[in-house]
Amino acid sequence: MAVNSFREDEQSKEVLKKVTLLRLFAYMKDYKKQIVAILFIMGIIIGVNVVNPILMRIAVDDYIKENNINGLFVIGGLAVVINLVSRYCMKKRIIMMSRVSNKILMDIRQELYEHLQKLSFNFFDKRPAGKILARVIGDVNSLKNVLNNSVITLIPDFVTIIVVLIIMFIMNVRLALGAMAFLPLLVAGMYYIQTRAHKRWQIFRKKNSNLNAYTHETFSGVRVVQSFTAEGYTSDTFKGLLDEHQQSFISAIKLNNFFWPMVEVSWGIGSAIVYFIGVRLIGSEAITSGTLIAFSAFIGMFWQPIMNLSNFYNQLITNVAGAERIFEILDTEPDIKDVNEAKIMPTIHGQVTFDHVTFGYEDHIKVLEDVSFEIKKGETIALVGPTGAGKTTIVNLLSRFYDINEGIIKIDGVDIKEVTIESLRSQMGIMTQDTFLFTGSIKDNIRYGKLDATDEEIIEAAKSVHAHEFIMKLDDGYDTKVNERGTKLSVGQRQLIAFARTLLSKPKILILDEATSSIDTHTERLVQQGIEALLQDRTSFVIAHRLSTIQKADRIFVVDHANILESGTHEDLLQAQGIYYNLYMAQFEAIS
Ligand SMILES: Nc1ncnc2c1ncn2[C@@H]1O[C@H](COP(=O)(O)OP(=O)(O)OP(=O)(O)O)[C@@H](O)[C@H]1O
Repeated sequence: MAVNSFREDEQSKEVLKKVTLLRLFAYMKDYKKQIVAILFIMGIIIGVNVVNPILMRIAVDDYIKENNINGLFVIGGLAVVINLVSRYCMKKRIIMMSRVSNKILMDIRQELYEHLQKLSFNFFDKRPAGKILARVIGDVNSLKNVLNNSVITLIPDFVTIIVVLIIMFIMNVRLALGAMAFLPLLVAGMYYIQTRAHKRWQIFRKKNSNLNAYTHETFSGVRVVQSFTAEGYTSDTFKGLLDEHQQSFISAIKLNNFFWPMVEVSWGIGSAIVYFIGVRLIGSEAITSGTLIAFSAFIGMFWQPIMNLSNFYNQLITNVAGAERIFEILDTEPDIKDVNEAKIMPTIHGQVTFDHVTFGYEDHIKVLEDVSFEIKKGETIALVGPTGAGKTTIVNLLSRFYDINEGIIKIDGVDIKEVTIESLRSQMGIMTQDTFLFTGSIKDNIRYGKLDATDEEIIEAAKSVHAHEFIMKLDDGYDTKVNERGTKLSVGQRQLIAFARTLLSKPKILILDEATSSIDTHTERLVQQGIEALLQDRTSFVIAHRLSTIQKADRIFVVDHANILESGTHEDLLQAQGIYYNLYMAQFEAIS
């Protein structure tokens, strides 16, 4: 599968909306108590709403007619008290529900984050980080209103409609039927709109994702953008994506705008019918003016929840696409996962075997083909070869970041597929060219190698790789704050910190992928001593283009044409006068 860039919309699977919504609402199960409390409060609010028109009818028919001022005061006082209670409940309800829905969003976001962390490189290779960010942040946020209103609107409004309907039918059947005459038409209209609106909101979320991906990409690479003065180009691309985003929004919102008029028209016609019939009935049948006044209040109480429900339905349609995108990720199984009954990898000694290994990132392109080698415990192996030959791939396979297509990889005679990924990777130390530092202090960054390391252990590790000296020269020493990716430090300094981090993790197998490429010759000499200490007593793979750095390796593998074409010590390979010899001579000549 090709990489899904900011230019392409993501593919989405068709899932039944009902299934998505049930799955979303299932998150409420953990908050049953709070939801019952909210529903209880809602019950009080509904009760007060229903009692209000009845009090009004009593006031009109019994007290105003009879000129009973005392009675009027009592009923007025009662109305004030219950309405104050209702107001208080409304406030409480909003706070309680916001708390619940925020907690649910946190649960979903946490689950999504943890799941994403388990997904394999393969998943991330095919998606820009910005699109993942869009799901974890934007799509989860889009569920806030749906969750909030599900409890506040869905159940209470349904209850209100039923209670009001019963009261209306008890009061007068004909008036009740008149009030709801247009309801079936409204339901049909909404169903028609939602089928179209859902598609459009799906497109909107994808466009939103593209915009996120591009923003993230260009700001991650802002140095490149500015050094090539490509700001105009990126702004134009951004504008293009923004236009698509906006158009998709307008196209979707247009349909939403049909909802309100439809409800309002039905409400209006329903009320007109009630007044039309009601006024006639006052003359011919025994309908009191109090009943008609109460009825007109009940019409409002009948249509308001319908309005709320339509609004909620509208929100569902608008945001269900967000939920679909979240569940799609949660349903993505990691390509690389533990087999059933995977064992814990015993403490690694360091013997590594590649036995007829074949692998390709894409099915049709083999990056390694039938590769076999055996490495003894404690050996240092250097991998050299042209760019794109497959050196990094070999070490990626050893850490099981990808699964091989054919063959078997063993460590100490154990097939790495048979052991848990955690127990395997926790014993490997991987240092790449792209040293990633996190926002925080230098100390925090080194501690990443061993989360419970003491300050002394951190300093010791830094000293071993000769990072201590430069760290102490910084204003705050080990507490110096580095920003994202460590941009406040030089590339070489970042690498020294990463060395300390790796050393602290005491890996059983060490992988240095072009790790010394950015260190100047002076620092390299210092680091070389640190590395030698690091390499001692552990099997190590060193990938380096600078051949001067790997001459001391126990064996050098020359990787090219999907296989290992030469292997031996530096001296052996020079004597053989093959590929390595040519590579070495070319570099040697270039230097001299
Ligand atoms: N994630 C990936 N998805 C698809 N193809 C990939 C991926 N990573 C690497 N490749 C391809 O696999 C081949 C081997 O890549 P690899 O990174 O192992 O080479 P390398 O020898 O380490 O190169 P370099 O010296 O430039 O780091 C290359 O052709 C590369 O384009």
